[in-house]
Amino acid sequence: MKYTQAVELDSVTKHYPHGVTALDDVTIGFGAGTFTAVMGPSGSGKSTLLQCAAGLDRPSSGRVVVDGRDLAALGERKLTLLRRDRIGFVFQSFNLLPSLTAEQNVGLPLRLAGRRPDKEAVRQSLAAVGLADRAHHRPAELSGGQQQRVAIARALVTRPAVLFGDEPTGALDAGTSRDVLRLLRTLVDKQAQTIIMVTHDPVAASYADRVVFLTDGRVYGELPDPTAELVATRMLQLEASC
Ligand SMILES: Nc1ncnc2c1ncn2[C@@H]1O[C@H](COP(=O)(O)OP(=O)(O)OP(=O)(O)O)[C@@H](O)[C@H]1O
Repeated sequence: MKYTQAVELDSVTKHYPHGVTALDDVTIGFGAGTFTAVMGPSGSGKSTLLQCAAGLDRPSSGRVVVDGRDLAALGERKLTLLRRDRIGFVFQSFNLLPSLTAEQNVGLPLRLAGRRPDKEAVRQSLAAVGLADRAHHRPAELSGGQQQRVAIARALVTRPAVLFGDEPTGALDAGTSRDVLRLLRTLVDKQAQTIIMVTHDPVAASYADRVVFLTDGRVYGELPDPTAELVATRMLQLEASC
């Protein structure tokens, strides 16, 4: 079987004003159907990596390829379409619209794309996150974990090539967080979804297939088949070396 990369970064550097180099010559691939956690000390470039890989920000130099397309070759309009159709994003805050039901929130990306929400796609997305029976509930009528599940269903409704998570369990308690992580793991195992997740939590990272460690904008190393203990030890070493 051909091994395909859902996302590739090739010598990506990102400078910000005042001499900040947030990413420094990063080359890394994220295989289709794999789950990667990105970790590193505060300011090591995790969010910048996610922003560049998701086409939300342009690197200063280097190449980003998502779903086989070189982002630098896309104008703003085509990049917006790629982000809308091929990339899903979940954040720490769920960002659901309070006046809309779960079903309407999930259908929103399709509506924004000018399409009539495909009822079957919305139903399947809600079922995939275990909320088929909550379709008519509004966010205030759902628990924090359920709200994050709706946000995940919304991110999946366009069947994106890659789902990015920026601390997706950061606002949840340990038990609820575990449920959401199990869901992400199931999406990878059962639907071959590609997931790239930034986290500070070694337990969250242990649900991934591998952990990529960043420090000072560079890839410091990787850990395949991570356990929470191994990740925590690596993070301590990394922080001590900074
Ligand atoms: N818009 C910006 N303008 C200037 N500097 C920035 C900007 N965004 C990030 N930086 C700087 O780039 C570096 C990397 O930031 P980034 O947010 O990617 O780190 P991070 O690893 O996600 O940090 P944290 O874990 O604290 O969220 C930091 O030094 C930060 O101050």
